[in-house]
Amino acid sequence: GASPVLQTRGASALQAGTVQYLLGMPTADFREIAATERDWQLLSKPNLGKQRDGAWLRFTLHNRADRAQRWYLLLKWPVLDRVAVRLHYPDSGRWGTPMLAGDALALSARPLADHHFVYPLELPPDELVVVYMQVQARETLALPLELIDEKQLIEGKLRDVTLISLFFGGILVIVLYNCSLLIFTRDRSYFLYVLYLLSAVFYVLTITGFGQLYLWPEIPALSARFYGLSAALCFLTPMLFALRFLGIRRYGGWVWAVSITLTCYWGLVTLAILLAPTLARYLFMETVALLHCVVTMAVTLNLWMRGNPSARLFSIAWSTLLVFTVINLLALNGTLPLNAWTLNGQLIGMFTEFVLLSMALAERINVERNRRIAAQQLALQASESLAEERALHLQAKQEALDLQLHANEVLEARVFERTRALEDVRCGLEAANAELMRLSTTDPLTQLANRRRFDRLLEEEIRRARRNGSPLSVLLADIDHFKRVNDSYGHPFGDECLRQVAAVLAAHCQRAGDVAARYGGEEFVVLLPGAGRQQAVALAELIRCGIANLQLQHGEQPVPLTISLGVATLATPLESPDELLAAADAALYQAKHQGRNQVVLADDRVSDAWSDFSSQPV
Ligand SMILES: Nc1nc2c(ncn2[C@@H]2O[C@H](COP(=O)(O)OP(=O)(O)OP(=O)(O)O)[C@@H](O)[C@H]2O)c(=O)[nH]1
Repeated sequence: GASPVLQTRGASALQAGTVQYLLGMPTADFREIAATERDWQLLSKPNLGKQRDGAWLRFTLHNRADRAQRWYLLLKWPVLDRVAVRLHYPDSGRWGTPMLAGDALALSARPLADHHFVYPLELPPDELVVVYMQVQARETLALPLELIDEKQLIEGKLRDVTLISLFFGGILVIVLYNCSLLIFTRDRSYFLYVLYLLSAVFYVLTITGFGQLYLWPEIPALSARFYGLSAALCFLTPMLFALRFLGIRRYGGWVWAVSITLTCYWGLVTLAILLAPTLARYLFMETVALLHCVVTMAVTLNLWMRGNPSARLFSIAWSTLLVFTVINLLALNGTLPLNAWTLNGQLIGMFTEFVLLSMALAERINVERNRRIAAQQLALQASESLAEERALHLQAKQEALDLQLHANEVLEARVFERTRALEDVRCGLEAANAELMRLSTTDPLTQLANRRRFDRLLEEEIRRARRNGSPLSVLLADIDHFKRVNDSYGHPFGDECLRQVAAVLAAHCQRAGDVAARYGGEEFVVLLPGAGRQQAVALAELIRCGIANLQLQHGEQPVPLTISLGVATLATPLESPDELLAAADAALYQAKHQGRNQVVLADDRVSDAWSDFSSQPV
């Protein structure tokens, strides 16, 4: 019956037995294996897990056709290190030539140059053939086996090439697109994304076998590590991309811790595979890979829930790949059957993911553009309001300046006004003062100096006379019988008489310093600086005559008026004003006593030094 692990498509004339296996015995040769006593186990699933020493497989084929047939044994997991196949014809005891294929071997060592491991099987008519295989690999012994004829081989290859071309064509478009975005935006996210895409391309080239077929056919020492390397890179680069693209660092907490731990782990694995491949065996890559899928899904979902704008599409994209990766991993460890879907489904998942991630990146451009536009608008508004504020500020400044100018003008005008007013007031005051002074020193009736002024002037002139040794005389005049005038003609007429007498006195005070004053009532006094007794007496006589000659009239009636005069000349330099006036008064008294209307010179009080001034008696 057909083994569950050996696909025979359209093999009408071919009967295949079940596949059996033996573990270990890495150094044995085919003949020893054929002769071994050990029990062969039935291979129930196309995966033996990790076997350090590899494994042996065998199955029988029976060509029931009446002619020889050539079939092909196809191993569709071309990342095994070394797979040797040899046919045994038990009926004749013959052995076929050993055939070798593996990624640890050069392509030229293979019986057929194909992306899968392909072994041509020469099957004679109606003869049993036992196929022995030795499988060795550092990684999981995944064994998706198929028996096909030549037509199917060619068809399969065409199909695979078409599929892979479509895949790479699509990826190429995405790579170029993201490279151009990288160039235009200088955003490191695109670089990391392109790295991820290239890692995926590398991985797909490795697991499909096209890498070894077309790109690295003759470097088996390196190509044996490419499966592990590309797988590790396919975990590392999307992690780097996600850290950058989703800004995971910002979130901190377990999200950040898990992400950075996984990134470091895959970085370490990458280095280990390149530098210490034996060490890589102890890094539990498959387990961590499964864990990685679950944990990163949790991280992106968490970020989505926390409102990360890019996390939604990223989660969806990531999940499409994860589903197929988990399926692939489960198929490789034997939980799921190994078939075209479980083996190549990853390509679909990957492609879908890349398209979705490109959309996420494009969406981000949109988001960022919107954000930039918003920021620009904000900046514009800010600068506008700033300009407005500046204009307002300037206006306020100008207004303040104008106000200040105006205030200055007003102030100046006011100060000017005040100054003028003050000046006016000062002038008024001065005038008033002068008037006051005049009033306070002038007799209002006669407009002669009053007694106060006279006393002051007399004192000054006496002092001057003493200094200069010059003579000084005073005349004291009193209207005769004035009471009678008043009584007869009335007081107003008396006043008029007083004014007339005053006018005569003033008329006779011609020399500088001469002063006529009203001494009180009807009494007048004349100060004559520089005048000796003779001059004084002469002047007194002139005045007396002047008064006597006044022809006063009250109505039709003539009113005769006379005055008496006492003359006193400064007798000694030490004589006081009072003494001088007393002397003049005494002389006046004498004049009254002697009959009035006359001039009397004061008693001879003259000292020797002053005698010459008063030599002439009247
Ligand atoms: N009209 C007028 N009369 C005055 C003024 N001052 C004084 N008299 C008067 O002058 C008179 C002075 O008189 P007496 O001093 O008594 O003497 P008399 O009549 O002048 O006589 P003798 O001086 O002795 O010649 C008084 O009747 C006063 O009222 C004045 O300002 N106006």
